[in-house]
Amino acid sequence: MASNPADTALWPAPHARGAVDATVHVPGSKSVTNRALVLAALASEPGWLRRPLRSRDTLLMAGALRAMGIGIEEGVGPDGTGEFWRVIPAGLRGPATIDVGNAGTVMRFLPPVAALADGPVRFDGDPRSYERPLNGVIDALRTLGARIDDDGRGALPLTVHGGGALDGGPVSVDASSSSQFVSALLLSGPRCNQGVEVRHTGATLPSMPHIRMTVDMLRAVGAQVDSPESGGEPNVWRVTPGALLGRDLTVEPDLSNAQPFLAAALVTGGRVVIPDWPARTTQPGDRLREIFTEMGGSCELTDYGLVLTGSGAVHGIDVDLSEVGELTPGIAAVAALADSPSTLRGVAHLRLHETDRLAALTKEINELGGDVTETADGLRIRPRRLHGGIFHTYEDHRMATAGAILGLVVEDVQIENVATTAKTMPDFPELWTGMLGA
Ligand SMILES: O=C(O)C1=C[C@@H](OP(=O)(O)O)[C@@H](O)[C@H](O)C1
Ligand SMILES: C=C(OP(=O)(O)O)C(=O)O
Repeated sequence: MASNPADTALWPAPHARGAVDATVHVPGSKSVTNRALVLAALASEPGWLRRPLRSRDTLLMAGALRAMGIGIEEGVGPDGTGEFWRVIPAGLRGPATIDVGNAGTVMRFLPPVAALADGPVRFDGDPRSYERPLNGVIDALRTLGARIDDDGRGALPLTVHGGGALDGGPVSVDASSSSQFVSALLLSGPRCNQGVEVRHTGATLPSMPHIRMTVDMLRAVGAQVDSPESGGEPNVWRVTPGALLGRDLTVEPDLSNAQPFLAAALVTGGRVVIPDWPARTTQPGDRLREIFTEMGGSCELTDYGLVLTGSGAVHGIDVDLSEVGELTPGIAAVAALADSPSTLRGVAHLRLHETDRLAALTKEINELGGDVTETADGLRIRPRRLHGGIFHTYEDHRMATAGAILGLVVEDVQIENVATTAKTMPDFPELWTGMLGA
C-alpha cells in the first residue's frame, strides 16, 4: 500500500519532443515467472529460472513459497545470462502466513498449494485483495477435499488448513470473473491424488491465452494435460496425477509490459525495438502486433526482436479484448489519441482487476478533456484534444503506464504514484526516460 509519501508523489510524465527511436529491454513476464515458481516448488527435483521478473508480484510469490518451506536461492549467471533463481522443493508445510499484496496470481494460485501443505496457511493482502473474487478457487478446493476458514464472502482473508494431501477429482467452476481460477486448479493438479478435472460452467471465460500458458507450462514440466485444444471437451481440462520435473527455464520478456514502449513508437510516429520477442508464445501481449498494426503502426518480427514503427497516424479500433484484457488500459490510452473513435469490448471482468479499470480509465482520461464512456462490457472512446492534469492510478500499474503514454503527446500530465508500477515493472520510470534519451 502507499504508506511511503514518495509513493503518492506526482511524477511529471515525460513529453516526447519528437519521434521516439529506441531499443528497450523489457523485464521478464510476471505470468510466466509466477507459474514457473509454483511448478518448480511442486516438482520432485530442483529447477532453475533464468531472467525471472523481480517485481512486487513475483517477490510475493517467492516469499510465500519460502514461507511454506520451499528453498529459493538467487544468483547471477555467467556473462549475458542474467539473474537466476534456483528452486529447491521440500515438503510443503504450515503454519505460514502469506501476503498476496494485490497479486491475482498469488491469491489464486497458492490456496491449492497450501491445501497440499501440512498445517494451516493464512492468506492476507492489500485491501483491494479483499474485493477481488476468489470464490471459484475456495468452492472448488472444498469440493476437492480441502478445509478452508473464510468469512463467507468468497474472498480474502482466509486460512487453508492443509492436510498434507488433496484428493482431487472432478470439479466445476464458474471462471467468468477470472481465468486464474482455472489456472490455479490446474497448476496443483498433478499433485492431487486423483489429479483434477476442471469444468468451466460460466457463460464467458476471459484470458484464454493465460490458460494456454498454464497448460503449456504444465506439459513442459512433464504433466499430462488434456485440454479443449488438444481434442478434449470444450471448457474441460484434465490433469493426470504424477511427479513434475525440475527444469531450466529462461523467462520471456513481459509482452504486456512492452506495450507502453510500443505505444510510444505508435503515438510519436517513431520506432521502438523490443529484443528477445519470442517467435512463439502464449503471452497475450503478442496480440499487440496485430492490434497496433490496425491502429496505424507496422510490426516486423526478426531474430533479434520486434520492431514497431509508427506511421505518424493513429487510428481508432473496434476490438474484442476478452482474451487479452490486461492490454486494455494501454489500448485505451492510444485510442484517446487516435484520429477516429474506438470501441473496446469483452472486458467487463476488468471491473475486478487491480482497480475497476473501466471506471478508472473513463474518469482519468475524461479529466484530461477526453470523451470516454463505459459500456456494459468495455469502453467507447471518442478522441478529443486533451490537456494536462493529474492522472490518478488507483494503485494499478497499468493505469500508471497508460498515463505515461498520454503524457508523451499531451503536455503537463502528472502521474500520481508512478511507483505502483513496481507490481510488475519496478524500473518503469528509468526505462521510460531512457527510451526518451533523457
Ligand atoms: O494468469 C495470469 O497470469 C493472468 C490472467 C489474467 O487474469 P484474469 O483472467 O483475471 O483477467 C490477466 O489479466 C492477469 O494479468 C494475469
Ligand atoms: C490483472 C492483472 O494482474 P493480476 O495478476 O493481479 O490479476 C494485470 O497485471 O493486469
